[in-house]
Amino acid sequence: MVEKRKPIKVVEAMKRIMAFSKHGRIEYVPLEDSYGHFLGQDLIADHDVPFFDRSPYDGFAIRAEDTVNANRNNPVSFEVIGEIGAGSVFNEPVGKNQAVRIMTGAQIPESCNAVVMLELANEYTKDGKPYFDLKRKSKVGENISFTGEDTKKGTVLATKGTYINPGIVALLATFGYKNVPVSSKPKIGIIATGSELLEVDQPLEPGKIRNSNAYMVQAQVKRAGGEPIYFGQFSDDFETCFYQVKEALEKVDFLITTGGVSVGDYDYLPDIYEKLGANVLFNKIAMRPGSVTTVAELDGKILFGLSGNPSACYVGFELFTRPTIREYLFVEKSFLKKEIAILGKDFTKANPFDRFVRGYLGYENGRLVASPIGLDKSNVVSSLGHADILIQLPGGTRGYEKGMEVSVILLEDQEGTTLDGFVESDINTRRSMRHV
Ligand SMILES: Nc1nc2c(c(=O)[nH]1)N[C@H]1C(S)=C(S)[C@@H](COP(=O)(O)OP(=O)(O)OC[C@H]3O[C@@H](n4cnc5c(N)ncnc54)[C@H](O)[C@@H]3O)O[C@H]1N2
Ligand code: MOO
Repeated sequence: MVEKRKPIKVVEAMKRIMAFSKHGRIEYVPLEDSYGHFLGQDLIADHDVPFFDRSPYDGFAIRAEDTVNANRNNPVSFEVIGEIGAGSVFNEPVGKNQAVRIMTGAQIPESCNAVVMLELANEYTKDGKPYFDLKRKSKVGENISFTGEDTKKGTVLATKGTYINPGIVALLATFGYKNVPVSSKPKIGIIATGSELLEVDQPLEPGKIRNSNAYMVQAQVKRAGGEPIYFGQFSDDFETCFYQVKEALEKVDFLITTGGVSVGDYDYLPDIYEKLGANVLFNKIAMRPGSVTTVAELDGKILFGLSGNPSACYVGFELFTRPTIREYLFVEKSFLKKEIAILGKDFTKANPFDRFVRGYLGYENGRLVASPIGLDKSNVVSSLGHADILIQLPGGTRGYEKGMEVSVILLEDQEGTTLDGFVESDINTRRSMRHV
């Protein structure tokens, strides 16, 4: 008789895993390789940006007080006594009714306090010298980007654990990080089990399938920020799987296995955990897909026994393994982001357990709409490629109707739009602004 497993709530499963989470070390990577890593320490501004008062326009640096009487009928004239390109400085004094030609990004001369845009200056030459007329007043500070207006020295620009996106790369470059402190990536071992598995380049034969989980999970590990180490696929043989798991554990921070966690005659993972002396945190979760997800811990290493069914494996990873990886990388918000949306289609299956339905997110009449994709079975692969959300449907219902509010979990690869779609959303913004 198979012992009946007792399902626990999804959140309880998350808590039990998080109790064994751990953090990485700090290591340094060259700035150009830092994209996609996570900051290993806070990024604090060690100088003001801009570092000097500078001009945001091409024009003329002047003293605003020389323009107090200027107007359309009474232009004030300036003598141009020099020129400053970006990267240069002008150290000479600038006197009454004198100006310096200045380029965008160049430092404002000491004695000037405003910049006149080139388009407003009527330039001319008198006695071989350059001059311009100005028909309006300038205010003190006009057209100047002041020291520290972008960032004040001492500002925390990004905290440890921040994902390094291209914008963070720009900040790192601005503050002189030739090498960037990042968190070391966790090494995630992956083992696929199942005697039915073929390598991806093997021809199909009756009873066999190609091993898609191993490759899907490697990609999920990379997307989450970990380093996958694939140990291969092994047939359902207790001794082989036991030694593979034991050996792999010595080389990794966390281990993922796929398949072999249910109650079939060849589902050996539970026996392997027992022989290893691992502490099984749970072996059944009140969710679909992925109810068989089994997680154990051995010497501080978490062993994720994900289902063999592709969709169950996928969901189990995103809900349980991903946050563990993010936690290791010091990410403060280690769980996937959630939104509220409107269900786009009826979902008529009864829900004894919480359900995580693969879906895609759209926008209709000012609301986010979440639509389930394809066949919602845990053994399907087809719905995975286009899923950008998991629609979370709490258990204990007979199904859900179109139009109901639902929680959606945002996966990371969001679909873009066409040029027409891009223009369209722009028009909508303007339309809604007219209502304000
Ligand atoms: N009597 C019961 N049978 C099953 C139960 C149950 O509670 N009682 N649970 C079902 C549920 S729910 C799931 S999910 C599966 C989970 O089974 P396992 O995680 O043990 O996985 P396997 O049996 O090894 O494989 C399941 C399925 O997935 C295919 N598979 C396996 N590995 C891969 C791979 N690497 N790539 C692609 N596909 C893979 C495999 O061929 C099977 O079709 O158990 C139910 N049964
Ligand atoms: O673990 Mo199974 O995916 O719940 O169908």
